[in-house]
Amino acid sequence: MTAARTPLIAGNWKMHKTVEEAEAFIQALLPRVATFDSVDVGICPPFTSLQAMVDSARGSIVRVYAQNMHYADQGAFTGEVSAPMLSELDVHGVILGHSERREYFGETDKALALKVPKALEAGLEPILCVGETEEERERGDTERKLRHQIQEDLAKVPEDRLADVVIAYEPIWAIGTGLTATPEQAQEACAFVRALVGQRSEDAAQRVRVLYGGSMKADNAAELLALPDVDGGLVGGASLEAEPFSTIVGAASA
Ligand SMILES: O=C(CO)COP(=O)(O)O
Repeated sequence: MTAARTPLIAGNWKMHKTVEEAEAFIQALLPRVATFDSVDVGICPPFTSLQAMVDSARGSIVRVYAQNMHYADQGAFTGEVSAPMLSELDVHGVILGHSERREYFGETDKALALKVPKALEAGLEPILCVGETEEERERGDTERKLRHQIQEDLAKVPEDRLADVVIAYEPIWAIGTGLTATPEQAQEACAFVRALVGQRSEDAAQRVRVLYGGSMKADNAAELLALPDVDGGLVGGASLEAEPFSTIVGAASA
């Protein structure tokens, strides 16, 4: 990893933790990560715990991200939350296009093309998720899928903002399965994602952070985080407990 890119370890809690459980987690996490340097730490709680986590993390290195948002500022969209609503809470960023949202909630590339620039405009750091299914990998379609998602989802992001997007490469077959991409697979895909950004802007390609996600754990993180084109991790299961999560943060720290 190039020194210019600060690694980011973000924990995607998905639909886990009540406010009380979230509080217990952050109180356990803060002392464990207080001494780490040169690493950005993110937690991505459900909407209900965002405010509490922003308040508890204030003044620490931990930043709070939402897991989704709508592309409109307001409107008749029952059940949705907008970018200005998240910024108002002092949320740092938002995960967009997670494969679970694409698969179970009909999240489309068309919607993401609106969401990513909207997040940036609202001062939020988007973590855009991309990745192939097992079937697509077996068919040799990994690069085609990544190209399609990156081109579509970032289409409306101006060149000078591209590097402000974090891109998480999450092979769907590795999410929650205990199957981790090999270092070669992770490096190859993350380098390819960076090269795709480079087709728009070489400068942005050098600066954009590309994360790996998919069964990243305390015992495999160091190897993945040492890869030249992997600038951090988007961690699911292993982010639900302070101990393994802080070990992963430590592996990314200088
Ligand atoms: O989906 C993920 C993070 O967004 C990865 O989840 P797991 O780490 O549980 O495989």
